[in-house]
Amino acid sequence: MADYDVIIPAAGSGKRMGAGMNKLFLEVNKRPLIAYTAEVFLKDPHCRKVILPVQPHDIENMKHVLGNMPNVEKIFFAEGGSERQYSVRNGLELAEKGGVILVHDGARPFISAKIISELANVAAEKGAAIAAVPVKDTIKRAKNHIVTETIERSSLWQVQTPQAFRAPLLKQAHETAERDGFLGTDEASLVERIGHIVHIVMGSYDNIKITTPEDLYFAEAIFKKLAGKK
Ligand SMILES: Nc1ccn([C@@H]2O[C@H](COP(=O)(O)OP(=O)(O)OP(=O)(O)O)[C@@H](O)[C@H]2O)c(=O)n1
Ligand SMILES: C[C@](O)(CO)[C@H](O)COP(=O)(O)O
Repeated sequence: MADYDVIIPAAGSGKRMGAGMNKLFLEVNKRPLIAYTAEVFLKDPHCRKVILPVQPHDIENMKHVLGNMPNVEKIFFAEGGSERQYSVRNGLELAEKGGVILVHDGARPFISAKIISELANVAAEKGAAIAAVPVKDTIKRAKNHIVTETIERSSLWQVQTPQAFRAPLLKQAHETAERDGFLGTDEASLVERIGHIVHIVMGSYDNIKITTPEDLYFAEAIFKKLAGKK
């Protein structure tokens, strides 16, 4: 099993959630979402550093929420950026220069240790690996609410995080994107554009990203399901 650092971008403003606060402080079963996400990595003996890009106005609350977590000495804070990509870039500054780096959304609290382990191992061997699940709905492209294309579903994947990379590759990808003024919605797109193959590891339909209010209902149900398995 490959050792790794994880960057957990936690510096968003939660516009689509509409909570008027960082959605990572919203609670499921009386516990902030970010505590679930961070705990999985803090408990993993193969995880060396847990790097959290956080906005300055959230840092005291984040320290309060995470202050009593196991292995709290693994936690390092970076400054949040105006975009997710810039938050991750700031986190990269604190990561080890060699080895493997995982990037995992703070807004995905139900990640499993099994998927983390598989991603770290594939990235150590192949350089780049991402969690994804097969698309279940039919996906179409449209313009002005008029369908222009139906995309053949069998080759489509709904991409998640963690996304795992050899550290030098991720650093090169971020530096090239910054030089080119490219803004991607995930790290893999930055790695793809510099020509590196990205491997898919099966994720989980439980590994949802808490984005809009209805996701909180799903989160309650997933929490109950996973708690029932312990
Ligand atoms: N400038 C940003 C934007 C997002 N994130 C983090 O990236 C993850 C995925 O982003 P998203 O779900 O889009 O969160 P928000 O940006 O907060 O949501 P919204 O786009 O609705 O404002 C989240 O854990 C979020 O905290 C970040 O660290 N820095
Ligand atoms: C990285 C990601 O979770 C992969 O699906 C997604 O692109 C993040 O998007 P967001 O708009 O920053 O939440």
